[in-house]
Amino acid sequence: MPQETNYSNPVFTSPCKNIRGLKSLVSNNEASLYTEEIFNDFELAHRKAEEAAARRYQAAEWLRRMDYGATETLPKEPSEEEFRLALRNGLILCNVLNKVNPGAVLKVVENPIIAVQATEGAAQSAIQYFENMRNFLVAVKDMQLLTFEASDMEKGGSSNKVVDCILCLKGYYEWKQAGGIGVWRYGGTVKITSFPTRSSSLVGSESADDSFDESESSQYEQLLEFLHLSNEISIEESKTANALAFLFDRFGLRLLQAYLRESNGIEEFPLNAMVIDTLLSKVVKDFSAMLVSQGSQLGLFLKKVLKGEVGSLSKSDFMEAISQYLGRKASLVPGDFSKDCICGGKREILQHAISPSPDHADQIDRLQKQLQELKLRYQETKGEVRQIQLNWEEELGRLEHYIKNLEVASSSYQKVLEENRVLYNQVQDLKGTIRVYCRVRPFLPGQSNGQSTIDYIGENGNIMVANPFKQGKDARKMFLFNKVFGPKVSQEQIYIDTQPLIRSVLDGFNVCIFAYGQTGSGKTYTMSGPDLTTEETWGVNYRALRDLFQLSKTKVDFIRYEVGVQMIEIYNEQVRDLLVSDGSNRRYPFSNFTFHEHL
Ligand SMILES: Nc1ncnc2c1ncn2[C@@H]1O[C@H](COP(=O)(O)OP(=O)(O)OP(=O)(O)O)[C@@H](O)[C@H]1O
Repeated sequence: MPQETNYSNPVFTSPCKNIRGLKSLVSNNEASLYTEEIFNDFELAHRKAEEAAARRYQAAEWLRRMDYGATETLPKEPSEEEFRLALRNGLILCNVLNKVNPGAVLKVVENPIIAVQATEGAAQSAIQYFENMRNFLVAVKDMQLLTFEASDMEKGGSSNKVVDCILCLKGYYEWKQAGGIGVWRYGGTVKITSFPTRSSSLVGSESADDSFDESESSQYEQLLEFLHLSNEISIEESKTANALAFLFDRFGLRLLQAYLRESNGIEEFPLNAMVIDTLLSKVVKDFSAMLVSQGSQLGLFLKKVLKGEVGSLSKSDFMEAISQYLGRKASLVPGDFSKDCICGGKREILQHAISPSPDHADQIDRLQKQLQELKLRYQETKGEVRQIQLNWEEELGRLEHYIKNLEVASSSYQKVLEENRVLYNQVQDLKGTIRVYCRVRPFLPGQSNGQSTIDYIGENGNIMVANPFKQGKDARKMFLFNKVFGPKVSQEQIYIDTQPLIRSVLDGFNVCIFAYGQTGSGKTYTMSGPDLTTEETWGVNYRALRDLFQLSKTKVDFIRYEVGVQMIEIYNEQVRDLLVSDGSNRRYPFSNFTFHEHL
């Protein structure tokens, strides 16, 4: 290549196909960074073009296989233009689509005349052209596959989109052929079938490329080889994942089928979410166990191979052994397993004709054993499911019975509660609507030497008071109360007689408790108590309020109580509000202090 070539825009001025030539040219000429960048872009564009061509060939090959008519109009390795021209009348696409999905395009125009350059009769041919193409695109869209625009078929349109659509259709078709089980997907690794290895064009230029660096070349080739290999591995991985998914689905569904078939005879045997969940979790467990056992078998096999019968093996021997093993395995796998869907990928069905060997027989034995184990596990699973079912039914029966009892109990409970309430208030009424109690205050500290005038306190409310200043029958007087409390009676004992009235308050009865007596006789002590910080010494007021709130809390679900409190003093026939805080002791209206549940 001449030194004075203008490199300002080598990509556009010379669409060179020879990468090495261009690379060498650039390096010989002390290329600037800019030139290097252009080179990289060119290389990328070249790679992409090759990939696109490979995919196009793949699409064309499939169309030719699917539609006999396509072999005449569509070349095996078409250029972009040839590809577009062959497909633009939509006939091949419609025919293929109808094979993939019968009846997808109801009306196919058989002889559409596409006037590529013509102007005459253009209207008629345009209608036919649009009819096939439109029908195809609508049907593909309905199937929710990748699609393209009609304009992509025109010059300047994106044939990549058309290729994508065809490969997607191919993937869908292969998936369908494989039984339509498992997840179908488009977009798996696309294999680059034609890779820039030592092609004839490259070889041809080598002689002219004297300055080409051999080590760089081998690195470059190694890189390509590596990419090629990684691509192969991706495809294998994708295939394996699909095969595994397919195997799992098949395993699970077969088990389910068998289960349903077996349970056909049993009357009212339910098919519900629980049964499916239980069965699937069992399938997952069994499948995992199978994989683990398969893994350990493979591990044993590889270790055995590695040791070898005659000492250690070389790497290549080891690889050879792996290939042989895979070949044997592939022959054991049923045909439809290898039909896993990798849309756009290359399907390689390994079909080595292998004569039966002892290893073969071992494999078959092992598979049969696994089959037996599976059958056994299936029976176990079936039994477990049935048992769970019975347990549940029993549990449900018990629950139903329990709920019915509860219903009955709750309806009679309300009735009893109401009766109880009425009776309770009747008892309170019978005890007397006005009850008078007498409490005898003990001597205060310092009064201990004093002589008590209380002579006798009876059980039934009698109290005898002695008057030392009088003689005869006037010396003693007997008084009768509902009850008399002696000087040693505690605050709690005093309250016990008052407590039932609090419940009546909550049932809507009016209750009034008040203390009466001369100064220092113990009214405040009885009603409030001497020390508010100790519950034990609380008087009637505090105890009554505590009970009021506790009782109202127990009924909070159906009644909401609001409690109001007033504190008044009647002294010298004057009524004073004790809750006013400004010290005015105003008479009316009184402050009404409302307590809420936080009290
Ligand atoms: N049951 C009792 N046990 C021990 N001490 C009591 C008892 N009753 C009253 N006291 C004491 O007697 C004194 C006077 O009682 P309290 O203040 O309750 O009388 P009061 O009737 O409220 O008087 P006033 O009418 O002047 O307010 C207080 O020191 C009180 O602690």
